[in-house]
Order: sequence, then structure tokens, then C-alpha cells
Amino acid sequence: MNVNHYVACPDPSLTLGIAPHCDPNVVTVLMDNGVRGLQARRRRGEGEGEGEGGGWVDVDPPPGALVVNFGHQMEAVTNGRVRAGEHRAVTSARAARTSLAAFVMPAMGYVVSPAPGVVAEGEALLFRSYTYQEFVSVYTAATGDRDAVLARFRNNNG
Ligand SMILES: O=C(O)CCC(=O)C(=O)O
Ligand SMILES: [Fe+2]
Repeated sequence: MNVNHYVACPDPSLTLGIAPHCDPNVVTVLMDNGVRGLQARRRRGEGEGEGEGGGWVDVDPPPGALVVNFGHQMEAVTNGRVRAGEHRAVTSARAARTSLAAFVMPAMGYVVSPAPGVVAEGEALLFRSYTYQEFVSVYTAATGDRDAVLARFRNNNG
């Protein structure tokens, strides 16, 4: 579990609360103190483009709602059907924000691979098998670069 606290910043354009990333785990359940700050990245080609990926949209849940993020392991076990959501957190000029993130993750020694119950017969496996420990090591070294992380775990089958 992470507890994040973002102090109010007079000029939010000068800082980022949390840099863009996908969570390494399976799913993350997020709650916050009602101050906006979480942003999700559109997929490339979806809506207005910005830089390398799509633009950022504010995540604006109803009061008291929990936000669920899918992480890299969800993408791997579903063989790419459910994509990990890239997100970041920005600061507010007016109010401090506190968020609490509960991470659902496998044990470090758990072997992750596309789930047989999900993959259709004859379907190419997009990801090889790996331990969650190996994933976390690569993820930590790559500091949030989604493509660099995934490249290390993809099968070379097109
Ligand atoms: O503060 C937030 O809403 C996001 C936190 C987050 O992305 C994380 O802890 O992984
Ligand atoms: Fe996150």
C-alpha cells in the first residue's frame, strides 16, 4: 500500500506529483481526499494527440468512489486484452491532496504468463513466462518507461 501526499503548489505547471507510469502489479484500488489530481493517458490515436502518446485526461470520480487501475500483470495474464493504464498525478494550486493506493500483486516467486483460460486455441502468446520478481527488477530499473519494460517480456512472435 502507498500513501501519497501532494502539497499545494502555487504553480502546478512547475512540478508533477507522480511522473507517468503504469503500475507494475495486477490491479490498484485508489481512494483520495476529494482533491483532483489523478490523470489518465489516452491511447495513441485516441482523441487529441500530445507528444509520444495520447493526451492526459482528468480522472473525476463521484465523491467517495474508488478508482481501479489495471497494472502490467493484468495486461500479461489477459494476453493484451486488458491494457495497463498509464497515469500520473498533478498537484493543485489550492489544496493538498492525499491518496491511498492498495496494490493487488502476486508473490515475488509467482510465475506470470498469459492465462490458459483467457487465450484462445492457436492464439499467439504476446508475453513469455517470468517471475514477478524479475518483472519488478526490470520495472524498477526502467523508471516508468512502459515500452522499455514490456519489450523485455514480449515474445518475438510478431
Ligand atoms: O495519487 C494518485 O492518485 C496516484 C498514485 C499512484 O499512481 C500510485 O501510487 O501508483
Ligand atoms: Fe500508479
